Amino acid sequence: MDLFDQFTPPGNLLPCDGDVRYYGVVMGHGQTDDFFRRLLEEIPWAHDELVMFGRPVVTRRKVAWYGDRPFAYTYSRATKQALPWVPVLAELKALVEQCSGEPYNSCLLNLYHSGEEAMGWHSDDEPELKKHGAIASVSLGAPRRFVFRHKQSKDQIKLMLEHGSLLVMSGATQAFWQHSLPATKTVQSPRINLTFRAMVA
Ligand SMILES: O=C(O)CCC(=O)C(=O)O
Ligand SMILES: [Fe+2]
Repeated sequence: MDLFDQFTPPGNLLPCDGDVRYYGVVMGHGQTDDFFRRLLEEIPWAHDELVMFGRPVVTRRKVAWYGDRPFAYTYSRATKQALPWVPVLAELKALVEQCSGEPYNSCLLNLYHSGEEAMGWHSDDEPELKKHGAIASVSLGAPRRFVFRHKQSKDQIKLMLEHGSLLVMSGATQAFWQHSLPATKTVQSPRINLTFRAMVA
């Protein structure tokens, strides 16, 4: 295998209206387990609070929010301030910036304890995010299915997010497509997802 193969961007998974590239596993075997363990141990994981159908809900999955500056995270009911980068996140940020060729200034982390914890249909189109900015999604731990659904045609694109993998969404993706992480009874082990994002400065 050519040493530079891993830096050749893979093809666009979407047939129209956006750009999604799955790079597969972007780190060495020992590195994947090491990142997973460090994130489990070093991140101050906390349950998320959001408003669903007008009622406050505490999610079973846990989250954390980091950034270059104390950006406000408005996804949740209680506004959280981004924490300053720690070494494990700075290393992952450098890796995904190198692979995707895009800069990021913040990161949302999600910890799913088992396949029963999931994330419903949504687009990451908050006004605080740079318009058409790239979002780099790193997955560690249990492999899980991930689905894109076109807002008008309802076309679906499904893929598996593997341990140590990188997925990059950019261009008009968030305007035209939603995505979700479906629940599954067949996964009992935890998974960590990191989405590196570009907030408007
Ligand atoms: O866990 C995932 O793979 C997706 C997370 C996600 O869509 C998000 O944090 O916005
Ligand atoms: Fe998302």
